[in-house]
Amino acid sequence: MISEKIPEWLEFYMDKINKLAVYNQSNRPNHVLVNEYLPGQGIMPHTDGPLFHPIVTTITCGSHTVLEFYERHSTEDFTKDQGCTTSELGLPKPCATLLLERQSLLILQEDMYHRHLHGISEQTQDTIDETIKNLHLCQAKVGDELKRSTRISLTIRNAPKSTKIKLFS
Ligand SMILES: O=C(O)CCC(=O)C(=O)O
Ligand SMILES: [Fe+2]
Repeated sequence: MISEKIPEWLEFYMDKINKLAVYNQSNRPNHVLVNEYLPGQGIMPHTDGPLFHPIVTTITCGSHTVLEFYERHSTEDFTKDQGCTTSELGLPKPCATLLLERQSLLILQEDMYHRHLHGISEQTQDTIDETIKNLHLCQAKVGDELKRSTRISLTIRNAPKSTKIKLFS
């Protein structure tokens, strides 16, 4: 991984996250991934893997989304199927969901990083029900139908191995 200077506007948010003291001095965030999702777009169940320090902080901008978690199988099973618990039809079956409201910060670590996959299903709206684990922290209520609009996520974390080579001068 080759490092580039983080733009000032992003440093502002990284500093804010640093003040929460979720990271140690040795693994302070040095990496930001910006993803854009149009309504109906998502991301397949996956783990973020060993390339990163296993604490992920994600700021949600624009639209809400629903982040789904799946129990991760052993490495052996991983080669046979999707690497997570599936329904009878072979579709990934979430064991937990979180509503990520706009302007929220998600901190993902420990078992949720190592022992679960995460993904976002390809939907244009979400029906809010009591299975959403963080509903008590949200403004949305059971029964709400939330239409997705464009969501930008800022995934801020530490990549222990990065090379300081200037790509552009
Ligand atoms: O957009 C998000 O909140 C999740 C993104 C993600 O999981 C990833 O890029 O690895
Ligand atoms: Fe991810």
